[in-house]
Amino acid sequence: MFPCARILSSFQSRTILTRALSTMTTKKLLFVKHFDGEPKPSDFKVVEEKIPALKDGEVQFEALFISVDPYMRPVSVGKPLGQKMFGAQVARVTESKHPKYKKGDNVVGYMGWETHPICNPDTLESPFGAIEKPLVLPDFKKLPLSLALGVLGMPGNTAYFGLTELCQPKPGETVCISGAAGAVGSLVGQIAKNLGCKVVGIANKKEKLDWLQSLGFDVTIDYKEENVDKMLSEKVPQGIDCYFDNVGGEMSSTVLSHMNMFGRVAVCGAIAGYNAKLHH
Ligand SMILES: NC(=O)C1=CN([C@@H]2O[C@H](COP(=O)(O)OP(=O)(O)OC[C@H]3O[C@@H](n4cnc5c(N)ncnc54)[C@H](OP(=O)(O)O)[C@@H]3O)[C@@H](O)[C@H]2O)C=CC1
Ligand SMILES: CCCCCC(=O)/C=C/[C@@H]1[C@@H](C/C=C\CCCC(=O)O)[C@@H](O)C[C@H]1O
Repeated sequence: MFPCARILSSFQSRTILTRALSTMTTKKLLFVKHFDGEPKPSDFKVVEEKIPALKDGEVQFEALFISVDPYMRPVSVGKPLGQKMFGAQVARVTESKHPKYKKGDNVVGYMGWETHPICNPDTLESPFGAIEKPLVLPDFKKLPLSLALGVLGMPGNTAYFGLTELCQPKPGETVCISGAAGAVGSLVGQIAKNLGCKVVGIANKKEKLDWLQSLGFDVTIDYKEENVDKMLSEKVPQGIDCYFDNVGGEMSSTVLSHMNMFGRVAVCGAIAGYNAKLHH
């Protein structure tokens, strides 16, 4: 799909590691067809262009990690076709005519799916329409820079603040998480364990459930292989105090029927509905 990209297939990572073939050209992945159901390679087109000269105020980057996130699916509905696919990346500054960015800085920002993007940070728009300047990252020392798109970035902040501020879990309470093996859900579970909670994770496939257990999840449920309602009754008889909902739909109706009085729900996302087919 993106010849210079290597897709990291592990479910723990949703990043594409890009590698420059040439510093003279840049590769962009254009969004050319609105998704109908699951996104397909034919919804995108790769173009290679000569890198233009840098203007005053502009910065040139080399993409290191490009993020693929669930919000892209619903947000793409309103986007015009033929433009560069939007999204965040971790990138290194290769050239700069902007006083606040210097060669060698690492940043995280919404430069989209491109290997060598150029932008004016002061006018760079996020996919949601606001100006969001790329953030210069501190020295990560030996830690991987991809963490700026994970636990140290948007998914980590979502997990931490969604759980602690919206659910406000107390030690001993039971926290249930849907989409538990994803970037956000797996962090919510680990934070909840640190706060002294019992943690229930709902995900699909044994390898993911095993991984969640290795992270300390107390109960794991495979929603494709097991009856969630029955499993919650059997394995979580004390009921659920906090539900961190990443999935929505039928699964949420089931979990909600197991909530205790004065329970709290963080409606983080509704991924079960994102890949809906268009109504022709
Ligand atoms: N409110 C906010 O600010 C934010 C909200 N979000 C939302 O959080 C949710 C998770 O995001 P993130 O962790 O980054 O995503 P990931 O892509 O990392 O993980 C999503 C998980 O959802 C599960 N999933 C996918 N489709 C379905 C389905 N039809 N039914 C049930 N489970 C499904 C998959 O696991 P499995 O195969 O095991 O089912 C997958 O592990 C999304 O809904 C997203 O929109 C994310 C970031 C910020
Ligand atoms: C549109 C469905 C979003 C589902 C939840 C989600 O994944 C949120 C992610 C946010 C994202 C905001 C996403 C959409 C907002 C659209 C607003 C608009 O004006 O159209 C972004 O803020 C990063 C994630 O925290």
